Parts: sequence; structure tokens; C-alpha cells
Amino acid sequence: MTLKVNLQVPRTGFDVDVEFAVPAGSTLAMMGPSGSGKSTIVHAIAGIQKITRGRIELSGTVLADAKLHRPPHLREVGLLGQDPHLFPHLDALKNIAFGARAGGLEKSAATAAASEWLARLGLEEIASHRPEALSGGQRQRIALARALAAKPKILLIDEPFASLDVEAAMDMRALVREELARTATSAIVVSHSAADTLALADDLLVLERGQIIQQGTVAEVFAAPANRFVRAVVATLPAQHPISIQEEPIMSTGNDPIELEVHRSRLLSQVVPVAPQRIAVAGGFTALHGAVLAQDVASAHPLPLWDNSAMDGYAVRSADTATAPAALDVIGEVPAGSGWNPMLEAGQCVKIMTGAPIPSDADAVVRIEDTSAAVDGWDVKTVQVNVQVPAGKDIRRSGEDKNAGEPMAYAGEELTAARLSALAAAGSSTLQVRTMPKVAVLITGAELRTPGQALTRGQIPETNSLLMAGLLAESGIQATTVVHCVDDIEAVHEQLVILGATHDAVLSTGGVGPGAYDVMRQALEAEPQVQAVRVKIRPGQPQCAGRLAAGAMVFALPGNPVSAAVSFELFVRPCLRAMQGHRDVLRPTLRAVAAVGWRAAAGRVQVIPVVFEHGEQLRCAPAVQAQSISHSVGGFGAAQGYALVPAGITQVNPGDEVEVLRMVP
Ligand SMILES: Nc1nc2c(c(=O)[nH]1)N[C@H]1C(S)=C(S)[C@@H](COP(=O)(O)OP(=O)(O)OC[C@H]3O[C@@H](n4cnc5c(N)ncnc54)[C@H](O)[C@@H]3O)O[C@H]1N2
Ligand code: MOO
Repeated sequence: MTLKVNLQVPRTGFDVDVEFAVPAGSTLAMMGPSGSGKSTIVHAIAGIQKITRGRIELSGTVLADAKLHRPPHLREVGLLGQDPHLFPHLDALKNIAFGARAGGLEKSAATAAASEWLARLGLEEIASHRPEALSGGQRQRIALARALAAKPKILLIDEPFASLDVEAAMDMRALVREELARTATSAIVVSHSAADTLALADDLLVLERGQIIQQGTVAEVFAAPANRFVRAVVATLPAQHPISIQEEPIMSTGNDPIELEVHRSRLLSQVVPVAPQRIAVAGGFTALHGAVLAQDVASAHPLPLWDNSAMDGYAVRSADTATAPAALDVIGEVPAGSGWNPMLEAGQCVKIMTGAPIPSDADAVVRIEDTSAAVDGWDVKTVQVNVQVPAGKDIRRSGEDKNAGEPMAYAGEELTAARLSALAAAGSSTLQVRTMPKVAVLITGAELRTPGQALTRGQIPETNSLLMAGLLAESGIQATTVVHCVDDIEAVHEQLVILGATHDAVLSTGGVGPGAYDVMRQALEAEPQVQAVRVKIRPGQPQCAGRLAAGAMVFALPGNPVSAAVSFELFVRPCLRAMQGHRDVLRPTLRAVAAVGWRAAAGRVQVIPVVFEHGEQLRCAPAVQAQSISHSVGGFGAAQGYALVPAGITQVNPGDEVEVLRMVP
């Protein structure tokens, strides 16, 4: 079952050109900065991406070469990605059975195999649940079972744990390792996580700009990483981990830029979630709406609670309508909220309102429109029913929406309007949640004046406080404090100590550059757990971040407004969401087509504000000049999102697909 890969795929910027093998039963990890070609390789093996030269061979069968492209479903290659992509209309059992049928089993054998999988994973009780009713971890387990039930010769695992919380990721890692070993399946793992790589892989291959720059056992590569990226990834391992590397500073103040993902994962690893609180649903709306659940919640009672009417009309015995038109005696009325359960004899009915409980003797509802009053109007003792109704007509059955005890929501999910009202409807009276972290914004800069004030030469309106407070509010967090501080190192440090002791996070803008007046960076030199970094992004390179001795996390962002906004999106927002215990800390990326071309930032990920054009495809165009993004506060005003252009690309051409983050719906 050896996989031999020798492929070339041309891409904007550079070609992906690699050659490697995965021996039978072993797992190979691939690491490299985003855009280095890992996904291209995975997609080429899976058959989603064609190759232009070379050959991919699995157990002696050619999957692809310059002429042949075997379709994905004929490759015996499984794919497990960050999004489990379960079929939403199939329950857990049927999702797995689908995999087993793809692996060649007949329907009944596939169902039996799927049941075995569920039993082994301890998930029998969710067999009949559809993906929407499952937690992120359960969905990933079902996706793993579905992929392995197809008996692939090799499983491609692409960042599958990135959206899981720390514990769920640990459990999944152990399970994947166990199941790969049990089924003797080879695998390729793409991950930015040292923990994933150590737990799952035998060998490691390091990529840079489409080339393999290092290859060896995981231990060998981790002990002497050939590039900064892997070195920084290894540095995220706990200090007591047996793998040690030669000392070299990971975040230095010098010209030693670090990858976006590395900076972000280091910050995320420092996040301490805010303490959960139990809040009453009654009167608790302000605290609960937008908060994140710190517990799983099941329905306390069935929904609907009782069989009830879906329409205004008459609750009848359906047999009485068989001879319609038929006259029925109206013996009373059940309005919404009434607990009355009248006995109905043949030929009798009751008036009923939408939502009112159906009398036990009735089995259908006739809508008011389908009746004529024998005398005048709705208030009569006899009604003429003009239609036949089958049993069950217009009755909402107890439990048809949710059964008592059925999972409704999971820890890590945000209480949206829909979710909060659903939990209240299902009988929750209190909820254990994490509310917003408390955030302070600290502004420095001698040139800054309150907007509207007269300006003398050299002065500008202070706008970053509006920007930061607004971005916080758009992330669901009200900035509690905005402090302006004079450009003095001691005064700034004093503010940091005060704010750091009273908030969960402190954001600042300005003063992180290398200049003599860059007081924020200098004030933070007194903080041992805060480091100055240069991140390989444009804009937003210089930053300081970490934890203040006073307690709060600090994010000292660059003063240039667009640099500050970009840094907020890439680093601050994910950390604040992690503090709230959010399951998904990153905004999902979309693909858009460049409507015009622009110059990218060689050697750095370019994060350029864009406007979107809607049509058959999502299209985007820069909102600012690509050469001068960081200070273009004017053009930025129209931005609806950002395009993320990988470091290896120097030019985006009209028609190129780019990855985008969309901030405005
Ligand atoms: N010699 C070097 N100079 C600079 C470097 C460098 O590497 N070497 N890096 C450049 C980059 S990249 C950035 S980004 C900035 C970071 O600078 P600071 O964080 O120190 O920002 P300031 O100098 O304080 O301000 C930059 C810019 O933004 C305006 N600003 C600041 N605060 C506000 C505010 N609250 N409201 C509106 N506008 C604000 C400020 O007036 C400046 O124009 O450094 C580069 N320089
Ligand atoms: O990194 Mo600075 O943010 O380019 O302008």
C-alpha cells in the first residue's frame, strides 16, 4: 500500500514540485507556512487537483500522470478535513453506511458495518441524529468513521482538529491514531500543530514555496528544524516535552519576522477563558444574548409540549368528516393557554385556536376557512364542515420538533437570538455561559486631537479609538474603557498596570515602531511575558503581545489605522473569542475572484481591504492602493472585507481566485 508521489502543479507565484513516498501503514506529516503547497499536494492525491507532470501511484496503480486523471471516487483515497462535510439529510448511521457502501458493501452489510462503527466509538445513542444535532467532536468522529468505513488505502487528514476545542482535539487525535493503527491505514496529516504531528505521524516533510526543504522522522526534524516556521511550531510544545531544540529566540525584536499562523497560535495558547457564570433566562437577555454556552444543553421537555392545533378551526373526530359536508355540534372552545380536555362523542367538535392542546378524543383539525356557520359567524352551536380531513390533519405532535432529553446546543456555541429562544422554549431556566471579556483600549500619540478640534500643522484627528471600539462592538464586545495617555514611558506603563488589573484584555494602538517616541514598545519592555514581534504580514508587521504581569492579555497594535484593523481581525478577535470559549475562533474564509489585478507583498501575506461585487461569483477589488495599505484610512472606509494573498505571490491578476474574509454581510 505504498503511495509514491512525484508531481508538479503550476501555481501563481511558484510551482509545487515534490517527490516523496508514504510506506505501507505509516503516517507522514506535512508542515509549512500557508500557501507553501500542502493543500495542493493533498488535493492532487485526492483527485480534486490535476497534475501537469509526474505521477501519483498507490500500491502500483497509477492515480494520475500527465495524461491520466483517475476520478476521486475511484482512487481508494479518503479525505478528512476541518469541515466534516457530513450529509445533512442523513443521520449518523446512514452517513457512515454511505462510506461503507463506497467501500463495496451491500446495503444491509453497510448498515451493519456502520452500527459496529457507532458501537466502537460509543456513539450508538446518536445513530439516528442528523449532523445538525451533533457536537463538533461527534461530527468529526462520524466523519472519521465514514472515511475509514470506505476502507481507503490512504487517508488524507487536512487540519481536522483546527475547529475543535483543546479537549475535543486531544480525544480526536487519540482516536485517529488508534483507528489508523487498527485498520492498518496509511495517512498523510497536514497540520500547523506540533501536538498533532507528534501524536499522529512517523515522518515529517517540511515545505516552503512548493519545495520540500526537509524530510525525516518527526523527532529528527523537530530536533533540528531547517526553517523558522517549524522551529516556531516546535516552540509551542510544553517546556517539559522530551523534544528539545537548539535555543534561538522565537519572537525577537530584531528583523526576525514570524508567520501569521505561528504568532496567532502562540497567542491563542496563552488565552485563559473567562470564568463561566450561571444566568437566569428570565430577565437575563442582555447578558445571555451573544454569550457563549459553557455547558451542553438538552431539551427539558418535548417540543411541542402537547399535541396541539396548527390552525384556528375545529378539533374533530376525522371519521365525522367522511360524509362532508357534515354538520357537527360545537360543544365549547379551547383557546390557546386553556388546559381543558373535553370529551367528544360522535358528531361533536370544539372550536380550537392555533397552539391550543388538542382534546384527547379529537384526531384532526378542520380550518375555519373550510367550514360554514349554520347560523351567522363563528359563534354558533352547529358548524358545517365542508371538507373531509384525514386523521392527524393540522395537528402538531408532541415531540415532533425535539424529544425530551434531545441535545439542543453545545458548549462553545454562541447564544444567537434563535438558539437562546430555542433553549428557553425547551425549558431551560438558567444557562451556564461565558459573557464578554472586559476590554480596555489605550491610545497614545502626541499628534492626535479629538475629532472636530482645530488642527495645526502635524496634528490629525484621533480615530483609532472609534475604530477599535467599533471593531470590538462588531465582535459582540463593548469596549468598557477608552484611555488616552501622554507619550511618556512611565505614564503608559502605569496605565497598562491599572487597565491590566481591571480588564481581561488591553488593546493599544501606536508606539510599537522602532523610533525613539515609540513609547508603547518601550513601556512593554518592563513586562517579561510580553514580546515584540514582526509578523510576516502586510500591513501590521510590528506588534507587541502577551500577558501583563497585572493579569490581562495585551495586544499593542501598530498605530497606522489599517494595520491596527488588520491586526485586530487576525489576532485580537480570535483571542477574544477564545476567551469566551467560542468553538470557532476564526472567521471562515471564502473564495472570490479578483475583479482587477494588484501588486501583492513579496515575502509576506498581504491583507488588503476589499469591496465585493455580487454576481454569479463573488468578486472583489481593493478598496485602497495596494502599495500603501497601512495608512489609507479614507479608502478603508468602504472596505467590506480583506483579501489574503499568500506570501509567495507577488502579483494578483484579474480573474485569479483569492481567499477573502468577509466582514459585512
Ligand atoms: N524606521 C522604521 N519605521 C517604521 C517601521 C520600521 O520598521 N522602521 N515600521 C513601519 C510600520 S510597518 C508601521 S505599521 C508603523 C508602526 O508604527 P507605530 O505603531 O509606532 O505607530 P505610530 O508611529 O504611533 O503611528 C503610525 C501612524 O498612525 C497614526 N496614528 C497613530 N495612532 C492613531 C490614532 N489613534 N488615530 C489616528 N491615527 C493614528 C499616526 O499618526 C501615524 O501616522 O511604523 C512604521 N515605521
Ligand atoms: O506593517 Mo505596517 O502595518 O506595514 O504599515
